[in-house]
Amino acid sequence: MSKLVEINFDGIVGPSHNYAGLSLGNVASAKHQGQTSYPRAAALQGLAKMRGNLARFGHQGFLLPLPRPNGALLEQLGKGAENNPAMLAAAYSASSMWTANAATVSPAPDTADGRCHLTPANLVTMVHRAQEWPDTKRMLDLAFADDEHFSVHHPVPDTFGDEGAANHMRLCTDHDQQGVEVFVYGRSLAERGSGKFPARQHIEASRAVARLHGLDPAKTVFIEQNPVAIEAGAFHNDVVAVANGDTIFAHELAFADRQAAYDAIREAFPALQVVEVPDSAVSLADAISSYLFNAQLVTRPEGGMALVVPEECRENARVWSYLEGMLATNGPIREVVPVDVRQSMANGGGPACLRLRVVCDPSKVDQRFLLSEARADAMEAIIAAHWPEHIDPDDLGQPALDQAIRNARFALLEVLDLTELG
Ligand SMILES: NCCC[C@H](NC(=O)CCC(=O)O)C(=O)O
Repeated sequence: MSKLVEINFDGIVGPSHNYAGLSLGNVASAKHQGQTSYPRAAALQGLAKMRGNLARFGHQGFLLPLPRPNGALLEQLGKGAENNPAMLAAAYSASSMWTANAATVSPAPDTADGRCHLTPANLVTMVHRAQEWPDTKRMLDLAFADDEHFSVHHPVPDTFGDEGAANHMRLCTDHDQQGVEVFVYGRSLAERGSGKFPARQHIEASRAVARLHGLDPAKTVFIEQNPVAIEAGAFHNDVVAVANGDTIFAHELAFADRQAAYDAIREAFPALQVVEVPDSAVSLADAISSYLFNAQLVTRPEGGMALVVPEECRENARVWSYLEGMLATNGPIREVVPVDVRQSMANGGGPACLRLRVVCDPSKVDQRFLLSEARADAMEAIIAAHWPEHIDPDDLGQPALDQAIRNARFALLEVLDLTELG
């Protein structure tokens, strides 16, 4: 029996969750700018997803909200920065909930020293995300402190944008076996002078992470994301593709040169199965509004894979009818499980954005970061009692809200016995 299992570490939605439209190129973030957010409902939705996955798949971890508002960021931006709504909102951002961007993870069987390697993402493209990594690293250092089994790196130099696991896929036949790691980088139309949106993942960053993790070059593939997908709003690869086991589930327009991409992956991983969704069945626009590919593709204990998709997929007739047809084909994906993460979705974060996958032996992880029913109950009580019910963008900066947000986070740290992160 394999000792290594996949643990999904979901980001708990922080008490400062708000809609500030901070992410250029993220269509949902722009669309919901200025709306009222519901942090308590958001965190409870995330917790319900975690509970469901724990019951179904057996292992679940979590990462905590980072300290907000971040006064150090406002200080760095100079006195008066708080009068600029975007800068103020950046200091309040709860964006660390999207832990797919916390780090890139290479499990032990893939690495030269046989340890599981994690490199926090520098997230330099957006100021509200670039502030995350020091606190994220502090948490990863704690959760994966056992340095016989884990190695937590520094981020790559910030000249090169790195957005973590959202642009990384691992293929394997079994978690205990060496896998093939696929890094997807972007070169935007904007860089070429004809587009609006930035490419957030640079190939130099992907290559650096692969070197830092000691990956075997014969088992590592670098693929260019389709600039057309970036321009349509796929700001990370996980908006148009997801992998699990021997399978990639992807949109036809996910990669710059699809045939070359699949050929390169097949050369390193001959057993590859591709479930490709044609643009004629689900357009890029439908894929991006429903977040069909921002799904958790998970191997079920009983065999076959489940696709955990946002509820929004059920509301899009073309997407839902594609999924029904796919299930009828008896391919690798046997089940579709819709989950309600609408509060996160409105900022462009679906079920897959909310989790960081770490393949490891769960007994080597700091147990305080692993979910149990009892811990879920304790968290739920804290969220219900302390998370603000709603936040309007105009509320940001009010001393009472500041205090409520700080107290809420601290109450959670206390109940989880993690006050050293305070
Ligand atoms: N992986 C999903 C990430 C979503 C995230 N959204 C945001 O940061 C929106 C924040 C705001 O607009 O308030 C992003 O674009 O990086």
